[in-house]
Amino acid sequence: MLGLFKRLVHSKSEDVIRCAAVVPAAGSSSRMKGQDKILLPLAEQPVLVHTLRALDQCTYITQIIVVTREDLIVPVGQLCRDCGLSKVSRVITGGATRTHSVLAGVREVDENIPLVAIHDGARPLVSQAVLAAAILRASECGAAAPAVPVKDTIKRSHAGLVDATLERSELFAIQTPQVFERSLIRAALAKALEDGVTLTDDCSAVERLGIGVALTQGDYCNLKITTPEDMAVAEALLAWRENE
Ligand SMILES: Nc1ccn([C@@H]2O[C@H](COP(=O)(O)OP(=O)(O)OP(=O)(O)O)[C@@H](O)[C@H]2O)c(=O)n1
Ligand SMILES: C[C@](O)(CO)[C@H](O)COP(=O)(O)O
Repeated sequence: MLGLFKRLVHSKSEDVIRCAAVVPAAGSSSRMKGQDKILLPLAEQPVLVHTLRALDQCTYITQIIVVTREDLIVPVGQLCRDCGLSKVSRVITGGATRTHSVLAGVREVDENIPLVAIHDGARPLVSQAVLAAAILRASECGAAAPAVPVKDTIKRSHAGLVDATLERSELFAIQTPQVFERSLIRAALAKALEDGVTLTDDCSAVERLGIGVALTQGDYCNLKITTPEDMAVAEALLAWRENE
């Protein structure tokens, strides 16, 4: 009986979670050797379509803002309509850095949505489990992101020489979606830009304010397409996942 009550209470609180997704996809793909990775075909669909489908299917996500380059606003908007991605409410122009692009997206989120999940357009293999875990944890504590333990031994180097071997058990590779209370991430990103700080993810903007970010279960399949060989890895992972 108590178990049933707990399940009812739990599902009720999960029912009322409302989260927007901001998808930065305005990069220049410079490490991809001249190919626009966001539009490269993966199992015959553009990378970005895989990403947006996963977000569209997440029950907690009620609105999706896509941030893209100026020259891609029209084709990306058309792609979203053609693919029936009904939660995409805006396709907007990004900025000079990922942080500028993300903040532009966060500013477009409806004011009545309390949570924002920031997810790279270039991470097409995100699972529903990874999305849900980060969103649910952020709804409890305000800031959460998926991570996986690093598999390699990580060295720090200066001038081509090793100067330290880091303690691997303390190291994690952080992924997206990175999920935050909307007002928190908006203020944190604005402050980082105001301070002229360069960030490689959104958690860093919150960390530098002294606010804790919870880690949730990530997935080694949730890779970010960065260099050309990542496309072959993503194709293989998709095929492997379908046979699982
Ligand atoms: N000014 C920028 C830079 C990056 N991104 C997006 O942020 C995500 C992660 O960035 P990254 O993988 O570094 O993409 P690029 O900047 O395109 O790649 P590169 O650094 O190789 O040029 C990508 O979906 C990318 O499109 C963005 O929206 N706006
Ligand atoms: C946000 C991110 O995907 C987390 O792993 C990553 O830091 C983006 O880095 P990049 O320098 O834009 O590739």
